[in-house]
Amino acid sequence: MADQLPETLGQLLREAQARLAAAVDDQALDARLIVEHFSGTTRTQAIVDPERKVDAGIVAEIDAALRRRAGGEPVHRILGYREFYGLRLSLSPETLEPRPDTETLVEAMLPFVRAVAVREGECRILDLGTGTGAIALALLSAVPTAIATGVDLSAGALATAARNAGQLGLAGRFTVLQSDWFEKVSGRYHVIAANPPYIPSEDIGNLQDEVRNFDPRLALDGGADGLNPYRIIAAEAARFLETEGRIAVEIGHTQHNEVCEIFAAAGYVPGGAFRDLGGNDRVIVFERIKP
Ligand SMILES: C[S@@+](CC[C@H](N)C(=O)[O-])C[C@H]1O[C@@H](n2cnc3c(N)ncnc32)[C@H](O)[C@@H]1O
Repeated sequence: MADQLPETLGQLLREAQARLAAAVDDQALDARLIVEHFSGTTRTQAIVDPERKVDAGIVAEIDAALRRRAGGEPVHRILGYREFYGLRLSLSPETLEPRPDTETLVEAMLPFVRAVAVREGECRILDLGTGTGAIALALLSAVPTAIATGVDLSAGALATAARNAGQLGLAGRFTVLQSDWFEKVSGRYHVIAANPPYIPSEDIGNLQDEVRNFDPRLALDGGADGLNPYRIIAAEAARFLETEGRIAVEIGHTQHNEVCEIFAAAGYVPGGAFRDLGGNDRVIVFERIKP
């Protein structure tokens, strides 16, 4: 491995990839993300203009970023953002990195959100444990008459969610609320969505280093059996849900039956279950049992 990185784009990309080869599974992708981000170049420029000169200062930034990546820091933490449902979302130490699996929840709820918005002129969404605002902002970006409240216990996460809403031009339809689940929530919503922490406490130590060391514990730890947040949401949602409303929750891939039982005991039936791209159970949508 050369100590000094080259200063032409094509060679820089090749050397960046070589530096990550021993430490990272998809070194080509991560090298490209890092080089493009810090140099402000595109994939096309690297192909048509590989001799393009990159400033020494930028090469130094790329060097530092590659060292962090080789040391195990997730690439999106280094870049400071991650794409979710086509939206660029800023990250902070207090936010979970939004994952592609969670786009399943957005896809699952979108037809309902659209239908309510057409019928009622608006659709009110409550996103419990909003983190970066990922779920709420994705739904708002797709449905221009939807409005959303993003709830989180973490003030830092809410500041990031609000910043994301501003950067995406969605701040006028997105409100943040610091609350322990429903504690400070008021009003009624057509959709209550949640990707709550659902890892059993004792399994946190076995997670991949990139998750355990960089996603906040508050975003991961679902209590002894991982199901505590579902119990709270199922028990308290009724006061905040419109009569014909829906609750959509992301789940761990082994939790389908337990989560259905928790919601059944609170008066809900599953209206749909959805798998992620890997074929795992990932999202359940509940509606109230009709009297
Ligand atoms: C798994 S993360 C999901 C973040 C985001 N919704 C997403 O899908 O990328 C869970 C979120 O719940 C929040 N959270 C944890 N406990 C909470 C509580 N008691 N009340 C409100 N939010 C909580 C965490 O801070 C975190 O942002």
